[in-house]
Amino acid sequence: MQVTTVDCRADDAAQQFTASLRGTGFAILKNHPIDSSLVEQVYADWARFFANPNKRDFLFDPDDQDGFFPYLSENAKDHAQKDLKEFFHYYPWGKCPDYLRADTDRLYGQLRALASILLNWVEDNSPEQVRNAYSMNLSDMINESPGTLMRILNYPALQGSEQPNAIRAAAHEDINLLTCLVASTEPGLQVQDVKGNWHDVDCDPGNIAVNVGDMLEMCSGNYFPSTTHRVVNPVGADSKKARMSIPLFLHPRADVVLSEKHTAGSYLTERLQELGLK
Ligand SMILES: O=C(O)CCC(=O)C(=O)O
Ligand SMILES: [Fe+2]
Repeated sequence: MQVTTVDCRADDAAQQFTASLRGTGFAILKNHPIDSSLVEQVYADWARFFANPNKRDFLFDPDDQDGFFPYLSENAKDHAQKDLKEFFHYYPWGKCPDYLRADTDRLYGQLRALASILLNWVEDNSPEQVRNAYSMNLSDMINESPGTLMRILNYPALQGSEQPNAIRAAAHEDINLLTCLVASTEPGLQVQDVKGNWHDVDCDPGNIAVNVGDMLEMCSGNYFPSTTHRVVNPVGADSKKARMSIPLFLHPRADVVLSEKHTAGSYLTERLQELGLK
């Protein structure tokens, strides 16, 4: 299973990108417009946040879902063990420590702008029948959507006392339309193929991994697969290293129709209940 690395400056970047999503649910972007020094700054800023016990002052709001989710608070659907991670959900309208807001918001803005371009690429390269079934332009689905969130993830160094079978992020699919994931500081991300085999997603520092979520799978009538992925635990000397990553989850407005059965709002509520987050 080959996830394509797409050069955003290539003439056929949109076609290559969409073909990789269709084939694997993933694509990697290089030469993208996200400012790499800003990414480094945001990682450094948030490493300070996670190292500070005051992080608990920003505990997440169960209704609005903004804020800090402590270590061992989320389990993947049908997985008993909690993931070995802590994270912060940043929404422009939500809570955020003052000293982090400016840089975090800039990165959110850059990823959000890239996301619109990518959704247009997907739209333009969807077969006519698939495109006609979208209830509106894909990039319009997320316009002024309060639900699009940036998750700053920290997977602490392993202590050796973790529960057996507990992993950094158990196998799951993303709920949203598309995810733009700023390359992690460490390896570990894997994607599953249709035969059940796992493959490393090689995303060099500085690149952006993009993956299809369940909402795009649903509104494309399964044309784009929302592939199962996970983050495995490091071994040997690497187990002493923490790992950070920053996905932007693109969520349509709640009233956007995804299928005959679901709007984005009704689907999200169902999924958050399964995750134990609501
Ligand atoms: O940390 C990563 O590389 C992936 C995280 C992820 O899949 C998620 O938070 O949904
Ligand atoms: Fe994910």
